[in-house]
Amino acid sequence: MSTSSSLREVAVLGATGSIGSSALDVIARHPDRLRATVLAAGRNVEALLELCRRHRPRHAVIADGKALPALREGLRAAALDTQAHAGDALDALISGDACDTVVAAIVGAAGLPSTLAAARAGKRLLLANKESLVLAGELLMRAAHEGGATIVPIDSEHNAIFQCLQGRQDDGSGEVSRITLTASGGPFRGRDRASLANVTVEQAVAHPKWSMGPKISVDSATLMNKGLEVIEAHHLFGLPGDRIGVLVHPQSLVHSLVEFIDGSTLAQLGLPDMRTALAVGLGWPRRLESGVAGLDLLAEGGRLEFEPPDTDAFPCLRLAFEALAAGGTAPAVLNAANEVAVSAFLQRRTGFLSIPALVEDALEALPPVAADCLDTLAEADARARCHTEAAIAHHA
Ligand SMILES: NC(=O)C1=CN([C@@H]2O[C@H](COP(=O)(O)OP(=O)(O)OC[C@H]3O[C@@H](n4cnc5c(N)ncnc54)[C@H](OP(=O)(O)O)[C@@H]3O)[C@@H](O)[C@H]2O)C=CC1
Ligand SMILES: CC(=O)[C@@H](O)[C@H](O)COP(=O)(O)O
Ligand SMILES: [Mn+2]
Repeated sequence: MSTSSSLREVAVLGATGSIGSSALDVIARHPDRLRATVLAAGRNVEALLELCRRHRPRHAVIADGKALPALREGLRAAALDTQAHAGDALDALISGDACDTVVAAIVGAAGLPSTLAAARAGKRLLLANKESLVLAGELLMRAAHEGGATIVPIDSEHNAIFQCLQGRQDDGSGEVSRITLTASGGPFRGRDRASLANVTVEQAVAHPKWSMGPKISVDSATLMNKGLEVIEAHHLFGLPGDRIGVLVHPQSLVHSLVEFIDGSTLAQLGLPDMRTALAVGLGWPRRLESGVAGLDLLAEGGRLEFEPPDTDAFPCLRLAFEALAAGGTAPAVLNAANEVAVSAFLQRRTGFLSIPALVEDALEALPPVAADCLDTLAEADARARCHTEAAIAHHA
C-alpha cells in the first residue's frame, strides 16, 4: 500500500516492452509521486533484470516459469531484495496491496487475465492492452464498474478522447455525437492491394511515426490496429460503431477528435510519443511532466492533412467494423485469428496479404454466438486460433 497518500505504487505489466519502457521513463521522473513496485515480463529475463537493477521493484514476475531460476539467480547476484515470481503469481500480486496502479501493457490476449484482475480489484488501470477490450470488452468494463476501478485509456487515440471528455466515460449524458479516431495510415499508405503481396517483415514493422512492438506495428500496417481501436472505443466510450469514424492523418499530431451535439469538435494534439498518454494516466487527474516537448506546428511542417482510409487495400478495418456489428464472439474471433496470422507473418510463415484473408476466413467459419461469459469467449478465442493455425499449415 502507498506509504503516503500522494505516492502511487505502480505495477508495470509488459515492463520490457515499448509501453513498459515509456511508463518506467515517466515513473523515474517523479520519485516523489510514483514508484514501480511490480515489474512483469514474458520471457526476457536479462531485460527484466536490468530493469530491476534500475528501478528496484519489490516484485519481479516472469511469465515463463522455466525462466524463474535465472531471474532468482540474477536478483541474488545483484544483491537486490526484489522477490521473484512465475506468471501464476501475477493476478494475486496485482489484486493485493503491492500496487494501487496497474499499467496493463502485455501484448495480445495474454494480457486479459491480469487486466481483469486489476479491474476486479478496483485499481487505477492504465489500459494499453487493447486486445483485452476487443476480446472481452463488456466483461472487462463490468468488472471495472463493479470493482470500482478507474480505467485511463493509454492507447493514444483513446487517451486523446479521454482528455477531450475530461475523464468522463460513457456517462449517458448524450452530449457526444461522434468520435473520430485518427490513423497514420501505416508504412504502406497510398499503395494498392496488389502492390502489397511481397512486402517484407522489415517494411511492415517500420512505422512512419511511432516506435512500437512488432505485433502492433504490423497491425498498423494492415489497418487492423485501427479496427481493434474502433472496438476498443465502443467499449470505453459506449458509442455504437456507426458513431465512430476513422480518418487518416499522416502526421500523427492530432490524436483523435470528439464531436459534441452543439457543433463543437475537440481534439488533442501532441508529438507522437506515448509518454504523454502515460503521464496523463500516471498523474490523473493532475498533469505531470513527461519528457515530451510541446508541439511546434510550424516546425512540424505547418500542415495537418486528412484523408479517408482505403478499405480496399486494407480490408482489416472493414472486417473489424463488421465484427463489432455482428457482436457476440465475433470480435474475439477477429482478434485471435489476427494474433495467429500476425505471428505467422512475423515468423515468415505466411505473407502480408494472408493476414486479412485468414481473419475473414475465421469470421466466416466461426459464426458469432452470444458472449455471455468468459468461458464462451475463451472457447471462441481457442477455436479461432486452431482454425487459423490449420489454415496456415494447409497453405504452407
Ligand atoms: N507501443 C505502443 O506505442 C502502443 C502499444 N499499445 C498496446 O500495448 C500493448 C503492448 O505493446 P508494446 O509495448 O508495443 O509491445 P512489445 O512487444 O514492445 O512488448 C510486449 C510486452 O509484453 C510482454 N509479454 C508478452 N507476453 C507476455 C505474457 N504471456 N505474460 C507477461 N508478459 C508478456 C513482453 O515481455 P518479453 O519482453 O519478456 O517478451 C513485453 O514486455 C499491446 O497490446 C499494444 O497493442 C497501444 C498503443 C500504443
Ligand atoms: C501510438 C498508438 O496509439 C498506436 O496505436 C498508433 O495509433 C499506431 O498508429 P496507426 O495510427 O498507424 O495505427
Ligand atoms: Mn493507437
